[in-house]
Amino acid sequence: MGNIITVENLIKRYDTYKRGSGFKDSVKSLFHREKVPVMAVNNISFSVKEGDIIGILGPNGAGKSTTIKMLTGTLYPTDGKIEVMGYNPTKDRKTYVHQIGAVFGQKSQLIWDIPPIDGFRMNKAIYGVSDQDYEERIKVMSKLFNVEEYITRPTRVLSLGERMKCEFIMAMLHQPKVVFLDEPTIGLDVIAKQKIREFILEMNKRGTTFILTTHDLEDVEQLARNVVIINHGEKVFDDSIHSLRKVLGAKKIVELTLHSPIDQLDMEGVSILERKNELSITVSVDLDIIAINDFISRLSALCDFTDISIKEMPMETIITHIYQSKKEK
Ligand SMILES: Nc1ncnc2c1ncn2[C@@H]1O[C@H](COP(=O)(O)OP(=O)(O)OP(=O)(O)O)[C@@H](O)[C@H]1O
Repeated sequence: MGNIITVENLIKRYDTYKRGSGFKDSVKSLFHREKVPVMAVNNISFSVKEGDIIGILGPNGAGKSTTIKMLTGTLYPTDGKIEVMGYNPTKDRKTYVHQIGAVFGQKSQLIWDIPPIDGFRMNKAIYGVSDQDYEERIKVMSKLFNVEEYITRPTRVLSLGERMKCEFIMAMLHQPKVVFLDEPTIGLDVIAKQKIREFILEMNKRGTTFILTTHDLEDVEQLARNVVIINHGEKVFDDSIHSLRKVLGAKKIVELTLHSPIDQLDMEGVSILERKNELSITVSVDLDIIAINDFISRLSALCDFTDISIKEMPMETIITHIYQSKKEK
């Protein structure tokens, strides 16, 4: 299938102004302010195929939200070209917004004091969805999410997970072909995250293309087929999830609280990354060498621990790995 999104040499520069710290400098900066440009997005190009799910990953401040805002037409690029389904998001904004959907984890589309169902009806009218389509879509989506029970309660009494499910329905009632998600699972518990992911996969099967930004590597692993990683506004990786796995290997990070201090962990595929203090250590476990249950049983034989948590590799470590693999090439 062809490209549904093309981004070429995209740039966003924010001009910020330096403020003086002391009284004298503050007064001075009233008359002469020193401009400090921030290159939030610095010459990024990528494309998205119709029917794909693409993950945009990066650490805090990398430029993910800025990119999504430009793609949804809410922010003007400083330079470069964006084309989504043949539209220029900022120039064609009026028609364009009717063709896309957006869910921003930190920003609600629902109205606090009224029930989600009223919001859905409002969007039905705004987007001109027929009665028949509306009934059918509500039926399909509320079945996927099990929301019937609470869509008639005021939004303010809903839990974050319940609200996010309603945000998705709200954003997708007009059946957009392309949906942008900015941190869609932020703050949710494991079960709610899983429900949201299942919903995204199901809607993707039915033909929706998704672009999602996230900090959560698990979101990407479970959803995305292709990944763009940005760091300091620049693209550092653009390939399939399969290639990303090859670069990273299958590593997990394990945080341990020990009963008594240990010098080393003598296990192949396991290395100590950090010692916070003599009783809490962080280790990396290479799952290609040792399975996680083998690791845990051998660890129990080697030492006593009072707590264990298994985590994904942090974004910063992933980026270091990517830079290293580029150098090795
Ligand atoms: N309105 C603004 N004015 C000035 N600088 C900004 C503005 N918005 C964002 N920035 C800066 O641009 C950079 C990219 O920000 P952006 O919000 O796109 O990052 P992000 O990858 O979404 O980060 P996070 O994961 O923390 O949300 C950051 O350095 C940020 O401080």
